[in-house]
Amino acid sequence: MKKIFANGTDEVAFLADLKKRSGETNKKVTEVVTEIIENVKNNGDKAVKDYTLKFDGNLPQYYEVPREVINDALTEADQEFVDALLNAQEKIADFHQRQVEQSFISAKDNGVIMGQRTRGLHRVGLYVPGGTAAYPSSVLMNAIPAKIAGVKEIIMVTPPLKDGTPNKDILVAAAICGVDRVFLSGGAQAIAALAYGTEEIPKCDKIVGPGNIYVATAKKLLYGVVDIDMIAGPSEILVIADGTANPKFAAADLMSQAEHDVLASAIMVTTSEKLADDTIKEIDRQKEYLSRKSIIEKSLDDYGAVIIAESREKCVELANEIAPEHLEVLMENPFELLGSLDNAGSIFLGHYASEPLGDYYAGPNHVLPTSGTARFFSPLGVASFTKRTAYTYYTEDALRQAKDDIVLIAEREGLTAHANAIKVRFE
Ligand SMILES: NC(=O)c1ccc[n+]([C@@H]2O[C@H](COP(=O)([O-])OP(=O)(O)OC[C@H]3O[C@@H](n4cnc5c(N)ncnc54)[C@H](O)[C@@H]3O)[C@@H](O)[C@H]2O)c1
Ligand SMILES: N[C@H](CO)Cc1c[nH]c[nH+]1
Ligand SMILES: [Zn+2]
Repeated sequence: MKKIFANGTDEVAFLADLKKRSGETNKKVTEVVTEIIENVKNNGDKAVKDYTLKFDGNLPQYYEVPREVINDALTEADQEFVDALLNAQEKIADFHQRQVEQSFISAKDNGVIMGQRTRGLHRVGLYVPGGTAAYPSSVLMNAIPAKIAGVKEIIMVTPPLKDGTPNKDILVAAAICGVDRVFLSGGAQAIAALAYGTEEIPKCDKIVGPGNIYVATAKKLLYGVVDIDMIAGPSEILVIADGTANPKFAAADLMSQAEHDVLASAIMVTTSEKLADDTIKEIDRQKEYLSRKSIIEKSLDDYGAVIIAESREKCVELANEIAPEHLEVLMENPFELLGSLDNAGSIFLGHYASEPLGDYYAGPNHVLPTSGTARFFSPLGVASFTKRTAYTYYTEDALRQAKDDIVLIAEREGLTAHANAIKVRFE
């Protein structure tokens, strides 16, 4: 973990390295994924199954997981885990319920009626990564807003485990959230199947969920055939802190995101050099008993830093420049700063809003923009699963009043057929 003083060459070099972290799409991967997409488009389920055998090393126990296997996973799961997920579901649903956008209708005295209708997408594909990154919490964070938005059907795809079986914890989360169908298929082939549809896997309107470089590249290449959520990169946390912060808390929170990935980034900007030194000591002490110590060490070495800043204003300036996925404010009177924090996926205020609270439980979504894209992207939410359609009704009298303006603008644009469509109604 580097210690850096703000406003010097070290700060500039560190921020430049951070910007390079997410990297560009790899050319070789693009070629491989393009071929997989073409093959799935032309050969459907056969191609998907062949790739599963090739890349996952086993034919899955089921292609589509039968409904009773999903239900059994829930009934056989230990009750404490199920209860914890149900408690989280309640809080996540309560928060997302507030995001529901109302349709509206506007009726004028002259008989004109206009409106905007908001509806859920018909069918959504949810990618759940395999391996150690198969998080039941991410199933909740994707499926709950989709359900609230009114999505009619959620199709989940996920790679089988090494022995060909489904991940039981993922099935438990799927059952709790009302996921409709689950297919044991991963990688670019699963994304292509959701985008184009096969005989067995239904074509979806949108694909959401994180994945490795093959999954992310397939989503990028298929955008347009299908809508996608975002390309969520490696996790990030920025802690801004003053002398009131507890170094034990700061160290623990930084490592909570560093453990996700060797490419994760964990940064603290603080007005207190003592806090900086104590936090570095705490990291060294606490990491010894954490299971993913080597991942934490690598990500902190490559993309971790403690930056000492001269003022709260400089902390805010750096936070807005970095635009992190997660921003913790471990400072006195954190609400005083909220208004000036423009760029962050999700903000955690005060000494007890630890980032993992948001990953699992508080209510806001944990699928968030990364790599500085919080400058213009928003968290996943109900709006990610809806579309809007406007409608218009005019009476003859109302159109007569509007006629001259419309005809004038249309003719100025040289579009006489447009003008004609209005004029013929009054000839
Ligand atoms: N940002 C987030 O919120 C978040 C959350 C969870 C996971 N993740 C990310 O998801 C990723 C999970 O990766 P994973 O690999 O464990 O699971 P994954 O499900 O994303 O990928 C596994 C699939 O990759 C395909 N694949 C593997 N090797 C291949 C090859 N040589 N050629 C073509 N296809 C190949 C296979 O089809 C396999 O099923 C990680 O990068 C992790 O950081 C991000
Ligand atoms: N922090 C991750 C997103 O950056 C989400 C997650 C899932 N489980 C634990 N954490
Ligand atoms: Zn996390």
